[in-house]
Parts: sequence; C-alpha cells; structure tokens
Amino acid sequence: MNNHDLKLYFIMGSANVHKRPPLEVLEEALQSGITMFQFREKGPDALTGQAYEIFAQSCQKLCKQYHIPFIVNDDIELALKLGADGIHIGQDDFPVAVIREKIGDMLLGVSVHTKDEVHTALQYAADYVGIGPIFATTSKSDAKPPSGTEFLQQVRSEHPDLPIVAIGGIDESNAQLVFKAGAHGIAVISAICESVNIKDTVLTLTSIQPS
Ligand SMILES: Cc1ncsc1CCOP(=O)(O)O
Ligand SMILES: C=C1C=NC(C)=NC1=N
Ligand SMILES: [Mg+2]
Repeated sequence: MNNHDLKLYFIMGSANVHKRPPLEVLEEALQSGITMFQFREKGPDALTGQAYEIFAQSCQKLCKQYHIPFIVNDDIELALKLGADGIHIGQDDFPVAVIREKIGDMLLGVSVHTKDEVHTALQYAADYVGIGPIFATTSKSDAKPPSGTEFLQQVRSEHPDLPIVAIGGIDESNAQLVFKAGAHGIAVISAICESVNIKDTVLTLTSIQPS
C-alpha cells in the first residue's frame, strides 16, 4: 500500500444505497477512479449467511477487475476466507494485538480516537489509521461526536510518516479542509452512495489537492 491508495477510499454496504443496485454503484465508482474500497455490511438490514458472502465476493471480484484494494470491515473470518487485501477494525472491536497474528501481512487499518489508540495501532504495525468522524455523519449509528480536524492535525504532526485517512461527513464541500489538515486520503460512504452523478463526484474528490 502507498499513501496514494488512501486518496479516495469508498466504503459501502447494501444499506447505504437506495436508488440503484449496490454493485452498480461500486462498479461506477471503480470506473470513475476510487483508489480503495471497503466492504462494510452492517446494520439491521445487513445481508447474512450465504447472501452476505456472495455479495462480498461480488464486490471483491469488481475490485480485482479494476486493480483496487478490497478491504473488509470488522469481519476477520470473512477477510481470511476471501483472501481480502486487508481488514479495517475499531479498537473496541478487537484487541489489535490479536489481529496482526491472525492476518499476517494483510493490510491492517485501525480506527483511532485518542493518542493511546494511535500508539496501539503503531505497536501492531497498522498500515493506516482512520480518524473521524470529522464532520457529522448519518452513516454510522454509533459514531462518536464529530471531532473536526483538530485531532487529525495533531496526529499528522506527531506521526508525520503514519498514513492517515479521514472519515465522517466528508464531501466535495469540505474535502479540501481535510487534506489541508494532513489527511493522506478521505473515506466516504454517502458522498458517493447518494451522488446523482458518481463520475462527477469521484472526479471532483480525486482532483482535490491540499495546496
Ligand atoms: C464508518 C464511519 N466511521 C466514522 S464516520 C463513518 C461513516 C462515514 O459515512 P459518511 O461518509 O456517509 O459520513
Ligand atoms: C470506522 C472506520 C474508520 N475509518 C475507516 C477507513 N473505515 C471505517 N470503517
Ligand atoms: Mg467497527
């Protein structure tokens, strides 16, 4: 993984798309130039059992066609079963220590909300950290309050070489602020899932520079 892989990190589950089939949204986002994808199938209406696995495999197949890393959120067993490119976990989901031994050299992304959590992520060689929610979000029911870019700026200045992706309420209107604050990339759900023109949205978000 290089820092550019984090530039526009699309996250999606079936619950996040309403107007069109999820796989159509993912394929259009891939064609338009997202740089990483996270399969995050959560919530009361999430698929389960075989339908869940088949949906994940279909997303993974599309990512392979476009040579884009396929990351699984939280579900380590699924990630191992599919041979995913990586997993993303919260520290309340699992002790990061346990994970690294289970996944070997698979990419490991870790959500961090405090400096201690950053140190834990570093101890277990996380490939990147996720910081957020930066702005208010409706895509994660148990999200912590929005933190703005303060913590993001602190982490970037204290760990200049640690890849950071920011998440939470990010869209074309505020993405530049997030890059200026030091994020290497932005992770988005609704900005793409609810876009009326995915191509325009992806092109706009991938063209944003910190300067
Ligand atoms: C998974 C997650 N973690 C922190 S905020 C969030 C949801 C981001 O969704 P959106 O980009 O629609 O605000
Ligand atoms: C909570 C999250 C934070 N950051 C990222 C990249 N993914 C997540 N699911
Ligand atoms: Mg989690």
